Amino acid sequence: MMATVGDPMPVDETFPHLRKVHSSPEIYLIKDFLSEDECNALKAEALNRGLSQSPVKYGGWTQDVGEALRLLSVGPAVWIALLPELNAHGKSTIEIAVEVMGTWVAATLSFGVLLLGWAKWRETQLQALRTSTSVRLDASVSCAHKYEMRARQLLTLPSSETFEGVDIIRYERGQALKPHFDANREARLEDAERGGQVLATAIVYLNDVRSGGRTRFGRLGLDVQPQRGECLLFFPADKNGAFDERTEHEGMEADEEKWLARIWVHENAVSTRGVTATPARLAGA
Ligand SMILES: O=C(O)CCC(=O)C(=O)O
Ligand SMILES: [Fe+2]
Repeated sequence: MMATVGDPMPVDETFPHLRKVHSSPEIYLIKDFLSEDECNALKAEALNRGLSQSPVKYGGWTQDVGEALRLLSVGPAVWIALLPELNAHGKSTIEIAVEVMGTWVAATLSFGVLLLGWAKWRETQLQALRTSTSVRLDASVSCAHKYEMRARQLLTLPSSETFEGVDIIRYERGQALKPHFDANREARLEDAERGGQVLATAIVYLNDVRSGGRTRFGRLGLDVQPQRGECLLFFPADKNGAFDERTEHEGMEADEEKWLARIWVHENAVSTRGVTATPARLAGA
C-alpha cells in the first residue's frame, strides 16, 4: 500500500518565470533560469574535465537482505520444533544441534554469496537502462556555484549543504535513461552518507532539443521538451522523505545531442558533497 505523501519542500512562489505545470504532485518549469553563457560555461567545464559513463546503483538491497534473514531465521526454529521427533530416531540432542548448526551456517554463507551476486547482476542490468555520460562539478567551479545559488533561492534554503554537487549529463543520439525514481524507499539506510532521501530534483537543460530527448513523467502524462536555460523542478519525496511513486520519470531516447545540469536536494547535509559522483538508484525501474 502506498504511504501517504504530504507536501513537498517549500518553493519561492515569487521566483521570476516560475510556472506550475502539474499539481499533486507539484512540478514546475522556470524559463531562463540560467543564461546562455551560463549554460555554455557548464558544458565547457564538463568537456574540460571529461565525462564518463553515468553510474547506476541497485537500490532496495536492504529489502532483499531483510527477506533473506527472515527466511534463514525460520531454519533453526523448524529444527527445534523437530527435536523430539529426531530424538526418537536415536540421535542425542547435542549431535542434532551440531548437525543443525553446521547446515544452517553453510546455508547462510551460500545465501550471502547468492545475494551479493544478485545485487551485482541487477546493477549490470540497470546500467543498460542508463546510457548517458556525465561528470560531477563541485561548487568551487564558479558556473556550478552560480547554479547552486539560484537553486537555493528557488527553494528558500539558507545553505547548499543538502545539495550533492552539480551533475552535468550528456546524451548523444540513441542514448536514454529508462523510467526510474530519484528517491529510494530505503534511503535512510542505504543513502545515509549522501544525505538520505532525495526531496527535490532540479534539472536545467543546457541546449534546445527539437526532437526526442524529452523528460517524461509517464504516470502523469507530462512531457517536457528541453529548452536551453529552462529549469524543471519536481519532488521525488515529500518534505518528510515519504517516497512519491507518482514522480516516476525517464529521459527519452535522444534524436540529437542533449545536455543537462542536475542537482539532487537531500533531506540532510551531504557529507560526500562534490567529492564522489553518486550513482542513480534505479530499483523498480
Ligand atoms: O534526462 C532526463 O530528461 C532526466 C534525467 C533524470 O531523470 C536523472 O538524471 O535522474
Ligand atoms: Fe531522474
